[in-house]
Amino acid sequence: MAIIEFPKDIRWGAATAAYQIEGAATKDGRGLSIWDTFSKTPGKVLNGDNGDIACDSYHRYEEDIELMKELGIDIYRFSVSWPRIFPTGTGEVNQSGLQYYHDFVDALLANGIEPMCTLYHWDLPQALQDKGGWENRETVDAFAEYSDLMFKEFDGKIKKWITINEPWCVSFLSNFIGIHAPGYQNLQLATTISHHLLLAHGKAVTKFRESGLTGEIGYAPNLEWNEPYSNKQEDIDACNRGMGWFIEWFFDPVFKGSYPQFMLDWFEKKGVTLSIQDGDMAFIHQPIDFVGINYYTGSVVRYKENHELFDNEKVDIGYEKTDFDWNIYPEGFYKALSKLKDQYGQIPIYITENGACYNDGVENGRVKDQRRIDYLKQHLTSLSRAIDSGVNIKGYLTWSLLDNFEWAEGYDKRFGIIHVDFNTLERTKKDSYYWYKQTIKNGWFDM
Ligand SMILES: OC[C@@H]1[C@@H](O)[C@H](O)[C@@H](O)c2[nH]c(CCc3ccccc3)c[n+]21
Repeated sequence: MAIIEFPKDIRWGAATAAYQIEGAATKDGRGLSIWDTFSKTPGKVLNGDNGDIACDSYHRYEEDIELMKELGIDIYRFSVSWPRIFPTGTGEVNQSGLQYYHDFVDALLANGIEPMCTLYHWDLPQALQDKGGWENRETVDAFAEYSDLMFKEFDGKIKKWITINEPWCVSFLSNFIGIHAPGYQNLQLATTISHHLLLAHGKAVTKFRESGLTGEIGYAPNLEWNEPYSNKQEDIDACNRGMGWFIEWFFDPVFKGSYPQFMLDWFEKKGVTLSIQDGDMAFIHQPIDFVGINYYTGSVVRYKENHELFDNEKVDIGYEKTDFDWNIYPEGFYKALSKLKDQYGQIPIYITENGACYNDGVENGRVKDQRRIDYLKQHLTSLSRAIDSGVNIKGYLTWSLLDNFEWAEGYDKRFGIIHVDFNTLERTKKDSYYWYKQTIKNGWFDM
């Protein structure tokens, strides 16, 4: 097979998120989040799982950092639990929460691992949800206040900030499709929220710039690649609407200063309007230092009249699938990254999430997750192709370091390169951990 090689200066990392790994849900003054509420609402999460304990990383982060150090990563993406800092979302600060993240970040730095901090990875303080959540513009200002405090508190320690993880998930998956917290199914609500999330991102960037602190700031949208089933214009248009929901809707406002007209027109046909206040787009459109890209899968899409939101349907043409039933579509990774370069120029890109769900268990102290190794090889090959094509890739962070709480799927779906036994909390390095370790050490792998 072929040797796939990477630039010597590429950053190699791994990613997690607070609610998915920390546990200690009521420890040291943490307030409730919408995921505490949602996961305890019967029927919302598979097997009634919740994040009360998760990987217990709140207490076990030194062990996790040892595993990161042995892995050889030089950057680690984690998220801060907003309700650990502001138990009611605003107002009084929980000093124990701040101290926890100081201890954690200090331990990362002491081990030569750079912290990349996501400020919002879905765990909105329940107290803010009780006042309308992201539909309420006051939540935007609360996020700016929370972000500003974090920037100043961690000045000199954290130099890579991500404002919002996956605004598409926070808005549409959670308020239109409805499978994530808070679980509404209202297109107008979801679209309004998508604007407030981008505004929250923009206001946090403004706070960061005004603070004069050193560091870089960006956001982390998720995208999937849609390929038209045929070259019929109706299939191409249907495909572009589907992808426009992930790409143009969340990239154009930030990089071009306006929402894509073809999407605005489509939403208007659906009776959805966007109320943009004076000054909103100026906040959203201001320059950022990088964009985090979360890529997992893609689909073949064709036109289907009056079907779902975009008059389109995914066509299963037999792609291999992960244990989450997601298509394995590495070419889509290359095509999506190329599209971003063509449409938005040379913005520095960190792959802030890429990985696969495979539920292989521990047998005699070993986890033989060859399918995850194959997935990573295929997608890193696509990444190498994008780099060779001039896409400005700065780093790759695999999702995830640990098996963890996979939202509506609970602990049933495993994305980690480290296995976690959720009864004993024992960590076991999977075969993919050793493969990734060797790839990081070499800077290349043999396809
Ligand atoms: O599902 C795997 C990971 C989650 O564990 C991360 O928290 C989240 O950032 C993330 N985003 C995506 C792609 C969007 C998506 C998430 C969940 C369900 C369907 C699509 C996959 N993942």
